[in-house]
Amino acid sequence: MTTVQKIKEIEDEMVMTQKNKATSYHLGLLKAKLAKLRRELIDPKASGGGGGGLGFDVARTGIASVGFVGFPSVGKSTLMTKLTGTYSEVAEYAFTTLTTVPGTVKVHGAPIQILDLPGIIEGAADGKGRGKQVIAVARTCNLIFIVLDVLKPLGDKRIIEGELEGFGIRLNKKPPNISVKKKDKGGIAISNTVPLTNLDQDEVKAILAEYKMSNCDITIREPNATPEDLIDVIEGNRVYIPAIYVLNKIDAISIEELDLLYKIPNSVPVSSREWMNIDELLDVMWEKLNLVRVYTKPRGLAPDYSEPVILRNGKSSVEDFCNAIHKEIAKQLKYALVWGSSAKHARGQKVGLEHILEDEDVVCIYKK
Ligand SMILES: Nc1nc2c(ncn2[C@@H]2O[C@H](COP(=O)(O)OP(=O)(O)OP(=O)(O)O)[C@@H](O)[C@H]2O)c(=O)[nH]1
Ligand SMILES: [K+]
Ligand SMILES: [Mg+2]
Repeated sequence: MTTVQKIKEIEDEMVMTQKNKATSYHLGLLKAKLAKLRRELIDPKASGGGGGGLGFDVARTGIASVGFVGFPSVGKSTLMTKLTGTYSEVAEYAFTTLTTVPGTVKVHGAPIQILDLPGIIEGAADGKGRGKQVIAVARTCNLIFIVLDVLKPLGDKRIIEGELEGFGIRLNKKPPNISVKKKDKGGIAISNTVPLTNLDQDEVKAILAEYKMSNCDITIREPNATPEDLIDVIEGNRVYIPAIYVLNKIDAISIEELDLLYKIPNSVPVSSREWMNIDELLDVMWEKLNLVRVYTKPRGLAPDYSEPVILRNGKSSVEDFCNAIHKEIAKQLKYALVWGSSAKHARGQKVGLEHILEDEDVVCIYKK
């Protein structure tokens, strides 16, 4: 039996098994088995070429990258060409784009790399078409645009999400607040800091048994933790990436239909071809990228608002700011004066290297 067939068999069995107290251990085992089989599928050693592949890896430029994922002919290349001004072939037939096509769009002064990708189809993560290489590129992006055709958005959305999830990508989700500490002896200790609604002890035990973990401390700190969350933490190779559902071709539907589409969370309806609602798309994209603009103020002069230094949220200390300008500056720093939302007072605050900057702060560096 191939890995794909084994996966199918387990999925079928899970559908047939109703969850209750008597079956939860068995279901826990099945879920862990499934995760192990999926790992085999995406592991290049086990299946021959899960990586970028020839022509798929492109030089990374800009402060962050956005990958376009979707079925063929939903309008990915039309959007990419219009956003960046870089040509990517557009045509009515499926699989027009055959490899990664990079371009750049500047948003609020930050150069963002856009990666137009070939269309994928159901079964992509299992090795159909170029799906694996496409998803492998998406795995390395800071944001994913899931581009959907408004005429069939929901079915396509579910399939694409399934493909990305099968490849270890978690969309619009935080890493589970679960810790797993392996020990040499002492058996299994499960503790939860909150009551659990989606995970019981039998499931935890079954999953640990399947992974042959007989000595470990498990601490679960969120009420909605699922068996899948625990497996994700044990497997450890998951990536958590924000995503926007770009509902394209709204020029082809009515206003009433458009109102319904707005109910899909994290979605932005647009028409790439007719350039409709692209401003909202750029706003949501900026928000999801979670970048921090810092304006430099030379001593005695006005801040330079035209060329912000762009930092990532979580890496936006004064030290990160200095390093982004020149690697010697942090060593020479006496203090920095900061204005903006991270500063305590409106007249500015004197801070050191460890101070965390926020979006649109103004910084003046004083050297020793
Ligand atoms: N009505 C309408 N048609 C669009 C829109 N955007 C793209 N199209 C059309 O959809 C078709 C496919 O567009 P592409 O940009 O090639 O789609 P793609 O997703 O890059 O396709 P592949 O590279 O084959 O995966 C073309 O005929 C486009 O003109 C839109 O906003 N509205
Ligand atoms: K096409
Ligand atoms: Mg294309």
